[in-house]
This record gives sequence, structure tokens and C-alpha cells, in this order.
Amino acid sequence: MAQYRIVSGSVAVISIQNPPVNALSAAVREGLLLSVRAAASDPLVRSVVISGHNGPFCGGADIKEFGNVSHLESGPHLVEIFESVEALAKPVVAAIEGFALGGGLELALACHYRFGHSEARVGLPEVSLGLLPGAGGSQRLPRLLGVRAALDMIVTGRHVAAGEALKLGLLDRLTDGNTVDAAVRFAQSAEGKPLDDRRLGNRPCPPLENIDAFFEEALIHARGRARGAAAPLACVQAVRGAATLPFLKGMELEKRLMETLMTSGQAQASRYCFFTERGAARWTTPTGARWDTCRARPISTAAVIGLGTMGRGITVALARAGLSVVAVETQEHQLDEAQRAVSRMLKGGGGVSYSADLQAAAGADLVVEAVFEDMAVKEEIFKQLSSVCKPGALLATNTSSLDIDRLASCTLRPEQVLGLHFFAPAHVMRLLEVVSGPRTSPQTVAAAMQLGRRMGKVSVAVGNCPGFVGNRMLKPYLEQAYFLLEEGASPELVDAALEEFGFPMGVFKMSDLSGLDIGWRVRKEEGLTGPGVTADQPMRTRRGRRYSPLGDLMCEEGRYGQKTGRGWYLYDRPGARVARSDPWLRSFLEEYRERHGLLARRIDQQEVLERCLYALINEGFRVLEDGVAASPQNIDAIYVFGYGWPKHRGGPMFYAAQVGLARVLEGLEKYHKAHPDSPHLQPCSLLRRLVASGSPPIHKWSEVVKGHRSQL
Ligand SMILES: CCCCCCCCCCCCC/C=C/C(=O)SCCNC(=O)CCNC(=O)[C@H](O)C(C)(C)COP(=O)(O)OP(=O)(O)OC[C@H]1O[C@@H](n2cnc3c(N)ncnc32)[C@H](O)[C@@H]1OP(=O)(O)O
Repeated sequence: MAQYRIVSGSVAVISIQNPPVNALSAAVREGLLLSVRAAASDPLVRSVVISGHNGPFCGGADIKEFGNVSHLESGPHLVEIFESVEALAKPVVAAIEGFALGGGLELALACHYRFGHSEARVGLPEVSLGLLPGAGGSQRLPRLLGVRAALDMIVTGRHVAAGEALKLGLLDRLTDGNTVDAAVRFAQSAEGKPLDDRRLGNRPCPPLENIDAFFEEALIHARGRARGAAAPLACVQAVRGAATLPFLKGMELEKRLMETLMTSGQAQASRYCFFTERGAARWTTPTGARWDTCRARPISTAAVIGLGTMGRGITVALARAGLSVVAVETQEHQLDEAQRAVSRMLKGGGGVSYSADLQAAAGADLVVEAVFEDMAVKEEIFKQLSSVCKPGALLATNTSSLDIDRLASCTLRPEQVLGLHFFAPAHVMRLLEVVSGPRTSPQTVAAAMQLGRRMGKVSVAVGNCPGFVGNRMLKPYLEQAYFLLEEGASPELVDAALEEFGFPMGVFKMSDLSGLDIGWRVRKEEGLTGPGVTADQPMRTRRGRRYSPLGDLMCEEGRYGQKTGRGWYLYDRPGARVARSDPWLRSFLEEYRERHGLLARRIDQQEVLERCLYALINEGFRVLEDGVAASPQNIDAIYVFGYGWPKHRGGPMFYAAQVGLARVLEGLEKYHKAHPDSPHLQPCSLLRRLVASGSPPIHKWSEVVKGHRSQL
């Protein structure tokens, strides 16, 4: 769908019409090509403006079509359309409002001039979909901006604001007014002028010295950041083609690379993540509440209780979302320090006031409690908040695992109590688990989900259980990693396998970063270690199942990780980040194995991956079975946006489907047989039932889950 009209006697305005983002679907491509041909053949038309209908210029190719080759191939191809645009003998001006992304920017690059609104943004984000700008973008952009700037945009996929795009030379002019009107006036002024130099396909790439060395380095850099993703490397290759080949040869290279990427599992996984991120907004809860049936009361003021690292980050996230925030910390020295830190992060005051008195929370629409993880302390605060806060105020806890329902029962308003599980650093990390207990009202969930969106978070509604979704699934993953150390692996081996898989950090490096003492405190509270454990209990068994005390022993040695300069690795000083192997740990593990009669065996990376990831996935199926997560897509969103699961692998549940459910089941059966005292390796019944029903595709799993639903 493309609207075609003539304005001011000589300008054809072609408007892309496909709400909400004017994506280039087959119908749009058809309409666009017909319109371009009409403009070419109409003698009255002397110039052309291409714009987006109702605001945004164009959000790119229609991603929904990518999963289906026949959709992709129906209608004219973008490359062909853009060639016709560029070849037109009349000046073509792109009028960019809102955004021009992916194929949208590639269309603008085929135009002879680009006019932008001052608030527009442009970019080639295909890389985050596991692709490259495959409709000429990888060849035209370097010819316009030069290799360095183009490569940066293409490999990172970042959105560039209009002001920067003007400086880069990507936009020719900006306007604060009506972009189409300004573009029409400009198009008329360009009528009859020569166009050859405006056609990027005709231009050579601006020269670059030491071109081979430049691209070698770019490839090394991209490989370092890609974590196993193929698209960034293909982007470098395509831009190299732009720098070294004639345009048409470069286009052939782009096409070849694009065909390989488009049909890859990585692109499929990245696309799945795109829709998973957006799908989380269509939430449901175990109690049957839904996003489309409840209205959220808007939240404009908030109080944050407790200004440790999490509280500070949450204050910043709320203030940046435009809320007026009162930050409460009863310890005066901590309050001063927090005030300075928050101001620094906000680059000024930013709507935050500070208080040492809980009464300051009285007028807030929402209170987020972020004190340390101690149930008794939290219970006391919730009791007080229940009487201090105005009726209707929502009371949230930022616990990462404690029982929301227990906190709700300390208040006179259990329906307004919920968990908001932020991830550190809270003002940076995209994920927010919105945890509802059995008594949390749908309106409370709706308000929290809306707030999450305002903060720019991927908010996922989950049910209440120890660890909620993310940390609950992490537990078996960590446990297997510890067991692997007992059986002969080293932290380096385990971490290398996980990092090669695509995690930014292996489990032991991650544990050093977040602090071993956190898990130690939780295990003490659970009675797994500490004074409550009597000397006659076997060290490696708890409640009839295998237990590894390795983490506890490390903490007893004062090895808390980066903060103490020693953990699973050695650091130059407390707080340093670079992990080095520690000979002490090697002997510690050897002695430990000897003491417990454990024979070290050779463990390969495949076993590391299967034991750790399959145990995590298995728990994911249990989470689905229990109804704590509404869908496998929600679990995957949690892992991709909160736990560093590589996007090009789609998330744990998607990965399980891609590996094959039968293979995951078989792997779990094998490992459970070898380790019968490790119940996390025992395949759960949902996985068995899915395999028995022929391993349906992931979007059909809910049909198998149904009927078995929810204990909550
Ligand atoms: C044998 C094999 C053959 C292989 C052949 C190979 C050759 C093929 C050649 C093809 C060449 C293609 C080259 C071009 C590629 C591309 O353009 S890829 C797409 C690039 N664009 C993007 O990545 C942009 C994605 N979108 C966004 O970033 C955001 O949506 C936005 C545009 C910035 C708007 O944000 P916001 O206002 O916050 O709205 P959202 O909630 O994100 O989105 C609203 C709804 O719109 C849907 N949507 C968004 N973009 C697209 C899109 N490009 N296609 C389809 N749908 C899109 C989004 O899912 C939302 O939908 P709902 O959730 O249903 O509301």
C-alpha cells in the first residue's frame, strides 16, 4: 500500500501506508514500485517525495515475512525497487519523520536527497535480527559516509539521532516543521538539476588507507563482540566489499551473504527474540488476569526505600521515566552517599528528593522497597508501609527470591502488593520481573507493567515461587556447575564452554562479579549450611539429595569474588575486574576431591553445556507446568534480557526446541542415570509429554501445558 498524489503541480508524493511502522510488506513493495513507475512515466511530474503515512517514515522490511520464503519472494524485491528509485531521472527526496530503519533507511539511501525531522532517528538494525542490510544498505552507506562511520552503524545496528545523522552527512537537511512540506519545496528547487552525483550506486567509496589492516582489525573486533553470532562478521565482509568492489559486484556479495544469514538458525532465533520482547506486554497471570481486560491506574510519584546499589539504580530508573521520586534511607551516612551517587547518575537532581524518614513515602503512588534480602526486615517495613502509605498506593518489593505472599500478609492491602524484581544495575538492565502473588489484583499488575514500559524495560509478568522464574531456573544451572568442579572440571573449563556458547560471562566469573556471599546468605537462611547444620550430617548431601558445599567453603575462606580480590579467580586487588587463574583454587579442588573420595575425570565442553543448560531448561519446563510463567516466550525474554542468554540462540526454551526436545530429554535421562541423586536432571513430565506428542513447535506448547495447569 502506497498512496500516490501530485502536489504543487509537479511533485509526486508517494506515501508508504502500513501502520503501525509502515513496514515494507509485499503489498507495500507492490504499491511502491507501481508509484515509482507512475512518477517516471508522468510527464507532469518533475520531482518525487517519498514519505511515511501518519508519521513514521518506515520501520524496514516486514519482519513477519522473514519466516516464510514464499512471502519473501512474493511481490517485487526491495533491491529491484530501490534500483528503480535511484535510477529515476527526476529528483527523489526522502521525507523522514519518526524513524527510517533497516529497509526504510535503505530506501532513503536510494533516494537522491534525504530530508529529516529534527526528532527523527535512522539506523540499520538488521544485525540484531541476525541479518545485514541486504537491500543495498551495506553498499550505499559506506559510499555516503565513508567506511568507518558506515561500519560502526552497520555492525552495531545503533539508532542515530537526526542531529548526528546531519553531521555524518546521512541527512542533507533537517526541519522542525512539516517534513513533507519542506521536502516538497526542496524537491521543486532540485527539479532539472543533474542527478548523477546524487546516485550513491555511481559513487566510489571514499578512499581509506591501509584497507586490509583496517578490515582485519574490524573483523577481530567484531568477532570479540559477536559472542558467536555470524551477522556482525558478515556485516564486516559486506562493507569490505563496498570498499573494494564495484557497486554491482558488491551487491552480489551482499546478496550471497544475506541468503546465508536469512536461512540460518541464528536469524530465526533473533527474530523470535524480537517478537518475544514485544509479546511480553500481552501478559496474563496464573490467576487468569489479562493485559487487555484491565486498566492501569497511572503512577506519577514513587518512593524507594533503601538506597544500596539496587535502590539507587531503581531511583534513577524511575526518575528517568519522569516520576517524581522520594528516596528514603534511614542510615544518614548512606543517605548522603546515595544522594551524591544518584545525582551523578542523573547528571543533576532530576525530580528526586531524599529523606531519612519512612513517613516521606506517605504520598507516593508506588513504593519500592529495596533493602537487603532479609525477610524479617522486609516484613517490618511492609507493616509500617501499610499504615504510612495513602490508600491505593502500590507496595512493591525488589526481592530476588523471597515470598511476595508472605509480605502481602503483613499489610492491610494484599491486593496492592507485588514484586518488582529489577536486575543490577537497575537503571541499565532491560529486564523487570513483575511478580504477582495469588492475592495481587490485576490492576496492580497492569500498573506495574505500564510503569515498566515507561522505564524502557522488558517487563515480564510472573507468578510467585522461590526465585520466581529467572533465579529459580538459575539454581540448577549453578548446581551442575559446582558438581562439575567436584567431578574434575575447573572454573576456567566451565566458563570457557559457556562463553563460547555466547554468554558474556561464564557462571564462575558471574558469581565472582555478583558476590559469592549472596548465595551463601540464602543457603544459610534455607538451613543448607551454617550453624543449623549438625556435624553428623554428611557434607555433600542435604535433604536426601546431592549438595555441593564448595560455595560455602569458598566463603568461609573469605573468598567472596571480585569485592575481596579472590573468588573462583584471582584479581589484582579487591574490586578489580580482570580474572586470572588461581593456583590456590586448583589445590583446593584437588584436596577437596581427595577428602571426599572423588576421582577427577576428563570433562569436555559438551558435557558442561548439556549438564548446565539442560538442567536449566528442565526447570523451565517445570516453571511452565506450574504456571509461574505464562509461556516459553516469556521465559526466553527473561533469559535474554536479564541473564545474558545470547539473542542469536533465542532463549533457553527456544534453544531446547532448536536442539530437539527428544535430544534434550535423552540427554537429561542419560545424566540423571549417572547422577540419580541430582533431581534437577530428572526430566520433568511436561518435557516427556511434549516429546510424546511429537515435539510440537514452541508456539503450540501451551496446548500441551493446558489441562495440567496451575498449582498456584
Ligand atoms: C531462500 C531464502 C531467500 C533469502 C532471500 C534473501 C533476500 C531478502 C532480501 C530482503 C532484504 C531485506 C533488507 C531489509 C531488512 C530489514 O529492514 S529488517 C527490519 C529492520 N528494522 C528493524 O529492525 C526495526 C524493528 N522495529 C523497531 O525497532 C521498532 O518496532 C520501532 C520501529 C523503532 C518502533 O518502536 P515502537 O514504537 O516502540 O513500537 P513496537 O512496539 O516496537 O512495534 C509496534 C508493532 O510493530 C511491529 N513491528 C515493528 N517493526 C516491524 C517490522 N519491521 N516488521 C514487522 N512488524 C514490525 C512490532 O512487532 C509491534 O507489533 P505488535 O507487538 O503486534 O504491536
